[in-house]
Amino acid sequence: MSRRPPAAPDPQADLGPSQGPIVLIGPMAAGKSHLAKYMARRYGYGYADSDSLIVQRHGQIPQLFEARGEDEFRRIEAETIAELLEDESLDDSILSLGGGAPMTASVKALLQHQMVAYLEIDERSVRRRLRRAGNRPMLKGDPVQRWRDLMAQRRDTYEALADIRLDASGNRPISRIAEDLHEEIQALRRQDAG
Ligand SMILES: Nc1ncnc2c1ncn2[C@@H]1O[C@H](COP(=O)(O)OP(=O)(O)O)[C@@H](O)[C@H]1O
Ligand SMILES: O=C(O)C1=C[C@@H](OP(=O)(O)O)[C@@H](O)[C@H](O)C1
Ligand SMILES: [Mg+2]
Repeated sequence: MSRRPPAAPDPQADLGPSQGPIVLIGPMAAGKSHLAKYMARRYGYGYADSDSLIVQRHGQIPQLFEARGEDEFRRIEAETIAELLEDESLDDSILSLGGGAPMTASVKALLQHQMVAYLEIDERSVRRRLRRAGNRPMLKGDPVQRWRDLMAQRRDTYEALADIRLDASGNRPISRIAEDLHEEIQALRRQDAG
């Protein structure tokens, strides 16, 4: 197992033993940010999103790409994620990352020690969402073609890191995806604790 060893079980904790945040990865527009927020509302997990923190500190992502370039965005992104993963107040939280984050070597290495959930979605299901992709500089030009190309580059990494796989295709309601994630987290924690 690549995850860090389990902490001692805490009988008081509804969500099982603490192990750092559960990290959501997957392609752009799969619904990672939406799912992380929903998990907080529906099940009481803590919540964080690396892109939101980047925006708070550095401004909107398209402007950041424009002014400082993708390499600098990736550096800031990796630094932000490392900081979030060290934050003990985010144990039992759901942490949503940007779609490209796991492609940075230092992020990938950190994720090998976390519980990682991969939110999968097919092109057909994501297409409509990509029309409103104006705030995603990586999709500039032909958004659907760009999404397809990036997915081809990233799929193996997503799959290799995943402890949990979640299906968001076919417009599955967020409540169903969230229920799957909650159950999978609990099952993995029982397994780690036992
Ligand atoms: N299960 C879902 N059903 C319908 N719309 C969704 C669902 N998940 C996400 N969305 C919508 O899709 C868009 C992209 O979601 P977002 O959470 O920003 O994706 P990501 O963080 O993976 O890029 C948002 O407008 C969001 O409200
Ligand atoms: O896939 C990518 O390279 C990116 C995904 C975005 O996040 P979402 O996956 O939440 O859209 C955001 O980090 C940035 O626009 C770059
Ligand atoms: Mg997001």
